[in-house]
Amino acid sequence: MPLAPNLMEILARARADLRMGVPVVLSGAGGRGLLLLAAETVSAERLALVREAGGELDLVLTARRAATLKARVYDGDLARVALPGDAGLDWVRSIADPADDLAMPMKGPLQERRGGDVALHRLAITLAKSARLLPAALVLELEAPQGVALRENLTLVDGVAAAPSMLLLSNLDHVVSARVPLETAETARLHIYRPQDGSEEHYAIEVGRPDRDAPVLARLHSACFTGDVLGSLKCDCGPQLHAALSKMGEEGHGVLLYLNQEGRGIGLANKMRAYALQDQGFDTVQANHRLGFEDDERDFRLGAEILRRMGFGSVRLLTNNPNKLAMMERSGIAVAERVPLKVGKTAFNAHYLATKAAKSGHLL
Ligand SMILES: Nc1nc2c(ncn2[C@@H]2O[C@H](COP(=O)(O)OP(=O)(O)OP(=O)(O)O)[C@@H](O)[C@H]2O)c(=O)[nH]1
Ligand SMILES: [Zn+2]
Repeated sequence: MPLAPNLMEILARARADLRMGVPVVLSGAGGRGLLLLAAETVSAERLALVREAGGELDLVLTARRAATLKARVYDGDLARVALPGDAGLDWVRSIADPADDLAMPMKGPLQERRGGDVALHRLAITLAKSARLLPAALVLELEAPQGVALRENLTLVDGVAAAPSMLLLSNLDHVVSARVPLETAETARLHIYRPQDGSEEHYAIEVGRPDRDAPVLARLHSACFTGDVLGSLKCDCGPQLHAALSKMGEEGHGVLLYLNQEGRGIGLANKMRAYALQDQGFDTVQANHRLGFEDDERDFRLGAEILRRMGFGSVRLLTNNPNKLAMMERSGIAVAERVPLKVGKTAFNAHYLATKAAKSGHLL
């Protein structure tokens, strides 16, 4: 019986290691590899140890972050910057994290690396993003990755096999369901879905017992701790959540998916970094880019998959976001109707909503 972890489980370990600041080894084509550390969590001690090992030590950034730093991009969506000989943790953090960009506008000169195969570098960034860390990775070229992983007891990822598997949606297990009568919908039941890749669980709130053969009133709601729980006025999430449940309560049927994709998929810590940048005058899209992220890092296939698992094939989707409609259709869930959800506009979020309309195509 094969008890050893499979590739997906090794990737989950790698994400946990990166979050703790533990290095991970990626093996690549031709027997070469990379030692990988997340720029956000690496400690001064580990950075010093990696330096002592000698060899080419680079900081891998996304092209988005490179644009702000005015670093040259030779690898499409990635840039590689060589660590200067005297660079310590402060240098790494200030290149990776835009918090002090305005106070320190000239972070250079940067020496960009070019040439060679960057498949493992790309995997490094994907791993940092999926660990909900800043998308910046410290990498050291290794000639014998297997040996290093064994000697140092580090997680070894087969980078060649892992890269395509990172594009797949993890299988979901249905864990449990129970009745949770809500103020707005007394017949609600909560279903828990757990991805097999060790990432966060997602929830489905089913109101009534919707007909599986008719389009269901549905909402794909991405988690917003600040809006949903704290009642933040910076966005419209809390009022949208409650309005959607109310409408389902009134109609007697519906399904709300509560997807743990906080901050449009960048995680709460990065969302708060984006908020700090918004306090410096950047809008919601610019803030994501300065951090090195795309405007929206969510995987909406997840919502379609949960709906399918619940037996639904078509929806009346409560949303103002045309990307959600397109993604539902692409993932095989028919959108019979878009039901607008315009609630919760405040003096604090008017600019945010206007930016989403102007830059992300949201329907006003
Ligand atoms: N990165 C980032 N995320 C934000 C910001 N403000 C809100 N969010 C997140 O944006 C997401 C909003 O989710 P939704 O309301 O489901 O989606 P939407 O794209 O606005 O579309 P609809 O509400 O369906 O029209 C949540 O995950 C919030 O945490 C921000 O300034 N930056
Ligand atoms: Zn919100």
